[in-house]
Amino acid sequence: MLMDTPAAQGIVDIVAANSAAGAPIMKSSAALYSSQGELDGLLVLYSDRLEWNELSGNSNMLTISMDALYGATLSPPGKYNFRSFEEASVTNLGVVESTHFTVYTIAAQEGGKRPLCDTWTFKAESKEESATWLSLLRYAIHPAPSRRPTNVLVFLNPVSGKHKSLKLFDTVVRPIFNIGSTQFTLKITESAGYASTFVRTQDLSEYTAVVAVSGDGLLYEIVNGLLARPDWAAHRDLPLGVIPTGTGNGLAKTLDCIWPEQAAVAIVKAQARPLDIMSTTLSTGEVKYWFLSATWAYLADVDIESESIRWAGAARLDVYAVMRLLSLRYYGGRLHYLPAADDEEEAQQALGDTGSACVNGSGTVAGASTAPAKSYGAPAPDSSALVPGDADRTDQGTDMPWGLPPHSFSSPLVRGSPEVPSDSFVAHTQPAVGLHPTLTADIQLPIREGSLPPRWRTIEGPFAKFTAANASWLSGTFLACPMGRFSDGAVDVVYAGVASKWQLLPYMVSPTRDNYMNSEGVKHVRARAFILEPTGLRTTSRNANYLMATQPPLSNGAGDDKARVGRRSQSLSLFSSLRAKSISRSTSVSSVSNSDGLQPQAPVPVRVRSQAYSSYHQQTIGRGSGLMVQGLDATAANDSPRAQSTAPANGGVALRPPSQAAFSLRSETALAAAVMQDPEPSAQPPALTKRVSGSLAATHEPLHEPHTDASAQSARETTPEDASDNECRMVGSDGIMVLDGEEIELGPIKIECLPSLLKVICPPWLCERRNTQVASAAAAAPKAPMHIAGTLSREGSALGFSAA
Ligand SMILES: Nc1ncnc2c1ncn2[C@@H]1O[C@H](COP(=O)(O)OP(=O)(O)OP(=O)(O)O)[C@@H](O)[C@H]1O
Repeated sequence: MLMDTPAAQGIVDIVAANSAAGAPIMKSSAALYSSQGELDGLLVLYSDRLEWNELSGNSNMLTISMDALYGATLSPPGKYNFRSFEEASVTNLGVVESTHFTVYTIAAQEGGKRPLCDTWTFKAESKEESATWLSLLRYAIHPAPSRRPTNVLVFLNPVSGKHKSLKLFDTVVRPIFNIGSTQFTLKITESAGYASTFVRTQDLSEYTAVVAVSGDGLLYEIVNGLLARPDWAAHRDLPLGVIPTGTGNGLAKTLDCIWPEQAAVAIVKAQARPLDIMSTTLSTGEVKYWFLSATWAYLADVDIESESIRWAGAARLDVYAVMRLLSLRYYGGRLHYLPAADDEEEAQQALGDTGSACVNGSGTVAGASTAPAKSYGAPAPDSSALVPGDADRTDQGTDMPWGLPPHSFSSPLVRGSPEVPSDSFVAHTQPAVGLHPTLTADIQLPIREGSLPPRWRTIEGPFAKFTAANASWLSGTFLACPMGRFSDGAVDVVYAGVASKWQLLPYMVSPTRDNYMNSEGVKHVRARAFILEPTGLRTTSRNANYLMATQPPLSNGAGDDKARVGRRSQSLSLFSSLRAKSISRSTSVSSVSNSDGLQPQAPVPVRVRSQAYSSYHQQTIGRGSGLMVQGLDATAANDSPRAQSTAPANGGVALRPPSQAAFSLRSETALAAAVMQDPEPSAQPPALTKRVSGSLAATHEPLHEPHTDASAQSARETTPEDASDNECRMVGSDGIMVLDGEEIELGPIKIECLPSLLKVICPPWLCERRNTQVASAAAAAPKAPMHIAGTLSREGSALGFSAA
């Protein structure tokens, strides 16, 4: 019984008329094929679901939500019991007329297990009816032609994750694309940078989406390539997608698409959402864009160090997370941020005024008694439930430091552009939106006292862990920022200050729940923009308070000399304070000059530990850094191309560091040390060809303070364990920050959120959840069913489907 036919009325009219009224769009008798044979029943299509009920009164029924339905094909009579959707696609594609048709579904499983991809074959009363069903079902999947992703540009990284991308693409993605009539152009990346170069230089007008079959790293490459185009603005509506085959897959997890088949269905269904992009200005002036996270300190260390066991897959992160927690490090630094609208309100309440303020790492506002820093202790909502993205864009008032940065003519510095309709897959030919200044353009680095615009806040380090996140998950098992939302116009910074390892444990090792937000030492701020200024000092956990106490003050802007002196004395006092504890391990006294000249100026002796280290970072200082080492023993001299054999009079080691930073050399057997000497804030840090870390300990002792009996006595009281835990090191440059997988040498950086700059492909169930959340907030309509529900006798036994 056919209610109506497209031929008579037109599919669009039927759907429009009936779906508005909540009435069936089409209803006809149709037999369902199962292992029991042909079950006569009634098939009904509604705007949000397909229902089948057995006529015999056996109460077998099937409900398929539209979200779960991703394809429909005709199928040859007699063939219904496909072993897989892949086999069904091969068998059915190309059938031009038949009384039989097959629908393809995906259903979530409990416990995050691999989703069920299934096929359901029906027999209509005639070939015409079958053809009508096919047209209507396909229309239901893609209500408007513009939503059909006609030509998807797919980049596949064959070496991502466990190198199974190609196999996954052929066995899972390709069949789903074929069933869903999604055409694609496949590009297998030949090397790192291939995709970036392609999207930066090639004509993309024929493509309706760009998809990475990879981890997050390849998509990061694509984003940066796309935004480097002179005509980037014309491509803002080109939706980006990811099919997760990498190690981390943080964006896919955040999008509730952690399985490749889910992601492939999302692309077939072609629903896209706005995606905030974070613009990051490095101290070199270079600009990078990221969409997932910027990590520093603990997490960056884990990411980098675990590269050595990449073969372990995602478990490598867990292993190193534990190792790094056991030998926890703190990094000196300062975070300046412009609160997002909702954060700002609470910050104002805590401060009681409207000026900028300073919050230290232990959570107190400097100069404001003991008012607690902003902390999101309450459990965060479901990470996959999105909130509308424009909440933070309503108040970008006149107190922002506007100004045109040098790169504004080639970069997507756009703020506050309206959200493009979420489901639009129209050709990306909109005119370029106007270029706007960045939020942080007028803020010069390093920050001087009083130079921050109003409403900016400052948090003093040290930091054990630092994550700036746009998305909530950084990998499939790593909930790095529960409140991360990819289209809320803000960046969430979650960091760990000084606390015990035990207190930090839930936050540090494989956090999959948001309970760690209650942990002591874990703090969260939401920002529209922030500036991170690392001091370049790193220490182990017992010395964390030294870092806090000796954080160099903000420059007052009166003159660099004063600032330099301040920084120097702070640095020296740091080393002096450490001396008493670690002196027992010192075996020689060295001298450090404070310039590149041959004659030491105001030499500063340092104590050098000669203990051998077996750190995993076997990296030496970059060549050409300007470091001079004199009087090293033969082993140590091997570390430096510029080592000289003349021993200083005191028989120790003389280091001649570059003017701004000082470094430690290390080798298998020996030694080196350095101390910050006469830092020059305006100078660029020396170029390093490699990261310098894991270096030997150094302590400082002013020349006029000879090694006294008292200091020797205090040294003797220090145990070897204390000594190994009392290292305070300079980190090459200022350490490493990881932007969506890319490592950058960290100096002062500025990061700001560019709301809704691009679009990302979401699965329909995520969009549904978003809509549902919005609706329920307004006490609106109840939830629509999301996945297959009901029971069906299949394969000889009753198979249950639980509704999600
Ligand atoms: N053919 C290739 N050979 C080598 N590297 C490639 C190739 N194609 C892409 N890359 C690079 O590999 C890096 C990692 O890619 P991807 O994110 O896909 O994998 P992954 O296993 O998740 O890696 P990670 O965990 O390091 O992020 C990216 O930076 C990308 O530029």
